[in-house]
Amino acid sequence: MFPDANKGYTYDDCKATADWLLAQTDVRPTVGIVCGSGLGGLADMLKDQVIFNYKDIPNFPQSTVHGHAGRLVFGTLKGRPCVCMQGRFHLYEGYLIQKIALPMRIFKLLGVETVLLTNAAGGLNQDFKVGDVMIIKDHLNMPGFAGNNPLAGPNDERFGVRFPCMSDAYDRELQQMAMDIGQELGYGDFLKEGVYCLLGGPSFETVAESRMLHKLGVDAVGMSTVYEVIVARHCGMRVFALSLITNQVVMDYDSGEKANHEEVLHTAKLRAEQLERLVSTMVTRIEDNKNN
Ligand SMILES: O=P(O)(O)O[C@@H]1C[C@H](O)[C@@H](CO)O1
Ligand SMILES: Nc1nc2[nH]cnc2c(=O)[nH]1
Repeated sequence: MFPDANKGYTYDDCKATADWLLAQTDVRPTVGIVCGSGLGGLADMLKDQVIFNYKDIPNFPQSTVHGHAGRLVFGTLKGRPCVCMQGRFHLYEGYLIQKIALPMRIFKLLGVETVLLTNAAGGLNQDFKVGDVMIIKDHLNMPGFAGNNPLAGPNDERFGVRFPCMSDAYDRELQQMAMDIGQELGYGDFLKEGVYCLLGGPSFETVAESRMLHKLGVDAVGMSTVYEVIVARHCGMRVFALSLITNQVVMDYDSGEKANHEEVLHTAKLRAEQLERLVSTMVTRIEDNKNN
């Protein structure tokens, strides 16, 4: 089921794509944003948009999932240059593992320094409620335990080292910044932090799987983000990620709940505006801190 780990995209492939994009827009983004399921509205906040459909971008994969529009949007957020992926790629769509995270290398070659990722996830932490926003402090790369890592295959030192450190994957300063902004915006009641676990999907978890993940200390489970984080950190970008808890993971055989994508999109719609405000405030503060 897993793609050939040896077939990657070369530095020159990524550079060609980045140069192709840069030739068609004057925006020089320093922040890159990835929108999770149903959270693509973030891109609509950008001003002076230059929009590329993924199908028109050389080497770019296509979005196949409802709630992922498949557009790369350049623009400014309160004057700060950004690029935003309105739709991401998942292992279950059948993509080469390297292709899922390829946009991170293109971000890097566009000049992006900080990546902000969002996703929809199922809550395992019993203190979490549907609609909570979890700042990701760490992850479990479950497919990685079986060797499925986007950095498998030849390493190009122009991107990063062969054995990158991941104990500092999620930037602590950005986590604190998100907490502070969340408090200022009055989001304290639903802002949490925790550990995200990547599974391959597309099937949701069985009760036994959910119980196992809970015992392992996982707070939220999903089907994305981790590969992007690994590749972004490998090439030296700062990373912040958050999960919107769109549903409670079922851990009880007597529960009548059934995980489904419609509920995921529904919860995303309810919280989208607040998430957009949180992320856009982070963008301005990141840029302002750089200049002070
Ligand atoms: O791209 P994300 O991680 O937000 O999408 C989640 C995981 C699956 O793609 C889908 C399940 O509803 O939402
Ligand atoms: N694996 C997984 N991914 C999700 N994405 C949104 N909700 C869920 C969930 O419950 N499980």
